[in-house]
Amino acid sequence: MSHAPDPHPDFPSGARPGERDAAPPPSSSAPEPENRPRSHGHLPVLASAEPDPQMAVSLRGLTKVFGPGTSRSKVAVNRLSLDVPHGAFYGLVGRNGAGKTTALSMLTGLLRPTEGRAMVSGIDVWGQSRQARHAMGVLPDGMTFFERLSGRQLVTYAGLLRGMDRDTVAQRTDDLLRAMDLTNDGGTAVQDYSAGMRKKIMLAAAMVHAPGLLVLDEPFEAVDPVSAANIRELLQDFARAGGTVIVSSHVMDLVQRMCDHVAVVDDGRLLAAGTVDQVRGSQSLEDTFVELVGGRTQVGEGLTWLSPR
Ligand SMILES: Nc1ncnc2c1ncn2[C@@H]1O[C@H](COP(=O)(O)OP(=O)(O)OP(=O)(O)O)[C@@H](O)[C@H]1O
Repeated sequence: MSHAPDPHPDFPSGARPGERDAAPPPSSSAPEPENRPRSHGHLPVLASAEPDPQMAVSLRGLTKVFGPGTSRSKVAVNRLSLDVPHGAFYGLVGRNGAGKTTALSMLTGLLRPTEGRAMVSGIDVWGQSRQARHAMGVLPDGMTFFERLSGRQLVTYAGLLRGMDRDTVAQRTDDLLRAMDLTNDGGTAVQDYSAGMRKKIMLAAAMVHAPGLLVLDEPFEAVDPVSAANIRELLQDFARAGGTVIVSSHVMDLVQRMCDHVAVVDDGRLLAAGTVDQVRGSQSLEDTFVELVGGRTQVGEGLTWLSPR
């Protein structure tokens, strides 16, 4: 077992005033809840305290405090440091509220970190945000934009906004609609799409400019099994061709089968990271996950009133 060194305490340039003044997140010596082991999972040793420009993604000390200085202050992500190599298919797993969406939002430039740095292929996400945005395709959690556009228009505009020429955009839009099984719904307004269809059209919009990095928050949520298998294959081909994929998911079995790397977060902290085999050892990823995060409750004993009489 190895542990990550202390992350670099840098602030990103231009951090919001007030956030700098926030009470620091609990130190690693703060007491942990009893049922949670202090990260005994596999943690890689990071080569440097600074983000590594050779990596597809390099995070150092990424931290988000919501409501700093208030009684409702919440450390959603706590000094997260992680390297994602080029060509990796990286799963990010954690319980509800573990900090996955917050971490991915900081990595993709949607949410400004309180502390820490994020780099994508050597580009500082917060220092060079325009270049960083161009380098990645992002599927944010639960967000849809431009709902009045049809699915085809949404993907087309996503391509045109990235500066692509019309013919290439038209060809790729056709290909993506087919891959997502949305060809027949291409003319329907996104506001009339089901949850799974929205997810797929947003995924298509994230991929149309063929970025080197895809950051996908819960890409399979509400997606039917046939479409999920198609998307999985498409993402695996993308990673095999040298692209990098980061997906968050709650489905351990899927992550174990689909991803080659995995990071486990809980309460904003990184508990384990590495190849799926390193992290899970000789047991399933699901068993490893439950062991790492703890917290199983005796539901039956707590809800005796639920028993049918
Ligand atoms: N805008 C916000 N203001 C205050 N607290 C927030 C905000 N967004 C998230 N949080 C809190 O930060 C923590 C992490 O939330 P986050 O959405 O990142 O978790 P998650 O791992 O993505 O969860 P899930 O799997 O349920 O989607 C949670 O405790 C959440 O309540």
